Amino acid sequence: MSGQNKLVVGNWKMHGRRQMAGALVRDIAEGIPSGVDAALCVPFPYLEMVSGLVNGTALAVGAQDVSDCDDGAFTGEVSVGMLAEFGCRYVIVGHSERRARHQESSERVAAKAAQALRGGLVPIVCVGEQLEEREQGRTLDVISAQLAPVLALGSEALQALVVAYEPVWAIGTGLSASVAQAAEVHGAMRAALREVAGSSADGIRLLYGGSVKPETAADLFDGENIDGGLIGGASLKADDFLAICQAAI
Ligand SMILES: O=C[C@H](O)COP(=O)(O)O
Repeated sequence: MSGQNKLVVGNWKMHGRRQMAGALVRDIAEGIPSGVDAALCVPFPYLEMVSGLVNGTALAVGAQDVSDCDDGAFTGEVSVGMLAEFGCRYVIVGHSERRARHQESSERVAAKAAQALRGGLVPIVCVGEQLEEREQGRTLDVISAQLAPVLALGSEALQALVVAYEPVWAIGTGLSASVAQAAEVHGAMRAALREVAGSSADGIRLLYGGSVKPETAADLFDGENIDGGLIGGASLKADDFLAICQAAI
């Protein structure tokens, strides 16, 4: 990858209450070391508070989903314009929890990524295989199929987004992919991105997510084509998240 900072993004998922969220953001914002790009993707109701708290710090704010539609009659959805108003820089799209619970197809995920880009946000596009798919030797095929509609967005779009590889069997299980397993998938993703974006694909940040902890982060981040991490559980503890940020330098 080019010499840019690694990117470490916390995904709080549906955790927290207002008071806890405020304290956690303050602790993390105060401790972010230089030499890493860091962000927290928080639940929608906390975006305004968190944006205010990180203002003037090195910590960026993101959301966990966005509608693929412009403003309109879409009950329960949140538009990219709304996220931008609340200071979001990043938005996660296609997290496996949404693919599974909300039947989000890869085409819908790519449409969300495109919408995020139109609104000036950086989409973090998640892909990842189920355990059964890995055991059947289908990992790279699954990732390739999930990425295909995103690749179709074209070179310019690809250079403005982030991809996160999150093996579903490693999410919240304490069972991380090995560095070799992650690097194999990241290498395949880089090759696919190069086919569309040429050498510019080397600047597209590829994150690994799935039970990243302070103890495992440094080894993972040393892996080839691993440009940072998407952190779930460990982003709910300031010390752990900051240690992971430190490991990314
Ligand atoms: O978005 C984050 C991932 O789902 C990883 O979650 P985890 O670190 O709790 O395994």
